[in-house]
Amino acid sequence: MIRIAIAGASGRMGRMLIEAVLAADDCTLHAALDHAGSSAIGLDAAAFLGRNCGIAITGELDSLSGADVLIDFTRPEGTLNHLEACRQHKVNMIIGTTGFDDAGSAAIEAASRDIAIVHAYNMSVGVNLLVKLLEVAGRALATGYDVEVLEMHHRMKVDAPSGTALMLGRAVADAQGRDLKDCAVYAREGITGEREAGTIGFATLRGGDVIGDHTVIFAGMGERIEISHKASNRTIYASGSVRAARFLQGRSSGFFDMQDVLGLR
Ligand SMILES: NC(=O)C1=CN([C@@H]2O[C@H](COP(=O)(O)OP(=O)(O)OC[C@H]3O[C@@H](n4cnc5c(N)ncnc54)[C@H](OP(=O)(O)O)[C@@H]3O)[C@@H](O)[C@H]2O)C=CC1
Ligand SMILES: O=C(O)C1=N[C@H](C(=O)O)C[C@H](O)C1
Repeated sequence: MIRIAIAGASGRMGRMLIEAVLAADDCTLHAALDHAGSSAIGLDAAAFLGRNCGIAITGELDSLSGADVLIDFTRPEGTLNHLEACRQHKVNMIIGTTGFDDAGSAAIEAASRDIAIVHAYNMSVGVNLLVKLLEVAGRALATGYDVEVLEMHHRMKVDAPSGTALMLGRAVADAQGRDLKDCAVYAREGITGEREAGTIGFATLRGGDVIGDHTVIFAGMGERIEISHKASNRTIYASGSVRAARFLQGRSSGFFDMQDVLGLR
């Protein structure tokens, strides 16, 4: 049995993860965490499903003790707190949280010397397949095609562009031997001048309950290629995370992403 702890237990993803872990024959819910000020503290972790599982949501990081892995979909500051606790308790981590700055990303990579970590901005099979397709498209369309990454998410999302949009943009940049930091354009307004060749543009839409739409456009003279993924249910992220938990079993250190978990590398 894989003993799984879940952070952000009362969040949109936290709930999906609790449901997925409770439904998996080879997993057991070891702990359900939320921040100490959360109104969910003390509630049974499965109460939202109309039943009890016997694990109460807690703000105590010591509840990680004895877990095999923590699945964390929270906020960067929460994840970085949990990272330290996981290091102390020798608990592996699956990190789905987005919006890290460079220092946060570096801290996660550094911690993977002491515990095994899967860090992925999108846990779905479909988006990770898109990354592979973009490696091919990015190479084939390296000259004469303008690259734009378009994403739309629900009105509650707090970071932009999405982690997935950045990952897709990076996949194209890498395939073309460029650094995304040098070629990304995140906003356009006013008299911008003509589009600079070789840049990768990002456009962010927010509204309603959209779970996650991403399109990478290669716009040439006379044709346009669009590669899209549209999520219609968050279960794709939860089942990918459970798959990642299975992948980490028996590993004690190392830094991985979903390409590793899905055997796409
Ligand atoms: N990698 C992937 O496949 C996916 C990644 N995500 C990412 O996962 C993250 C969470 O998304 P979502 O579930 O929609 O967000 P929610 O806001 O619904 O859930 C976040 C949870 O984390 C809690 N939280 C907030 N701040 C902290 C903190 N400092 N410490 C501990 N817990 C905290 C929230 O509590 P409270 O509500 O009280 O603030 C809530 O329970 C986002 O970064 C999102 O982009 C989402 C889907 C897929
Ligand atoms: O906040 C979300 O909802 C999502 N966040 C992730 C991201 O930023 O890419 C993954 C998915 O698109 C849903």
